[in-house]
Amino acid sequence: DQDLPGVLVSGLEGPHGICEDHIGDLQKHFTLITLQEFLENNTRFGPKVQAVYIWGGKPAVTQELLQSLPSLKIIASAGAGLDHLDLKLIASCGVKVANTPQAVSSPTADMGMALLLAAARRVVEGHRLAIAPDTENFSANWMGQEVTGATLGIIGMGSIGYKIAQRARAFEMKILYHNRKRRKLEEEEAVGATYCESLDDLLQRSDFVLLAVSLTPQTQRLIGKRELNLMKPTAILVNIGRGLLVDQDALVQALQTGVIKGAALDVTHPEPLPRDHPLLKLENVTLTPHAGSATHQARRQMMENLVASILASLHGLPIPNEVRLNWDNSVA
Ligand SMILES: O=C(O)C(=O)CO
Repeated sequence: DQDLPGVLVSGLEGPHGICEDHIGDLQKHFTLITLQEFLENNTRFGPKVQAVYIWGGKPAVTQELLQSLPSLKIIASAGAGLDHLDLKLIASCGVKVANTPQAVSSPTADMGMALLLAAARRVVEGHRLAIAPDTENFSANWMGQEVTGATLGIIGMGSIGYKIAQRARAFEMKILYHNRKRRKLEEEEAVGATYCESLDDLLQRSDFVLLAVSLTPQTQRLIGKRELNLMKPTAILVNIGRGLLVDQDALVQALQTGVIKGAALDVTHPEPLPRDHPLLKLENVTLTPHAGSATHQARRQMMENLVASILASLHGLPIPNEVRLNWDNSVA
């Protein structure tokens, strides 16, 4: 229907496509214009685009793209992370931004716990052992780290970090956290979490260090050689945030030389890793393919939230999940 508002999407199929099941739903509300169609004829399609629908960080919103979309009102970005968007540039064009933090927080927290448990109890190695035809050394001397009662250091106590603390509490873990802002006392007490103003202190005391912090210029390479050296040699690093939070070369070295015990990573840099990357060869690494929000329920919820945000912006209504900037361009 040509009268439906035009929404730019990166593609309808292939690796950059949005979830196939959702295309039909989106087409009930919008005329979907793919990046390819737009690039082939931007004078025809540019003025029709009122919203950009970002899935998996794509399409990239550059100054050039913004300039060729004169009717653009909103950028609706799937997920919680906003590191792929230049929020200041977008705001300077009078364009709004919305994301989907509620839809992803529980499944991403679940993934954090899944990775923590998998790495601690060597689930992936165990699977290989269990299916191996050679049963001679079946499970002999094959041990992991105890989770119950261990100390978990959560870096980034936003909604995902907090949900991880709620889950970890059920495992009787001692919970430390480091965050830009301290949480309210009653929120700390509800999950039994102790604030560590010093990141070094958290790193030294934790058996598991879990990254649930947004990627910003301040958090890029937050965990480097120095920080890894502060961690216990028995500690496991879990990253469900962004690959660039960690100096990956330093991590590889720490894992190869026993500076830390292991790592479980839902995110890397780049994604996917090149086939010959050393992280792919280490026994003490557990990887998942940036799948924090990869549940049927979450993906549907994300799409529904984005549709609601786009429709609200086009109708001049308050925008659900609008991302607001502080005076210093940090996210409010
Ligand atoms: O919510 C996000 O930012 C994600 O990365 C989803 O997996």
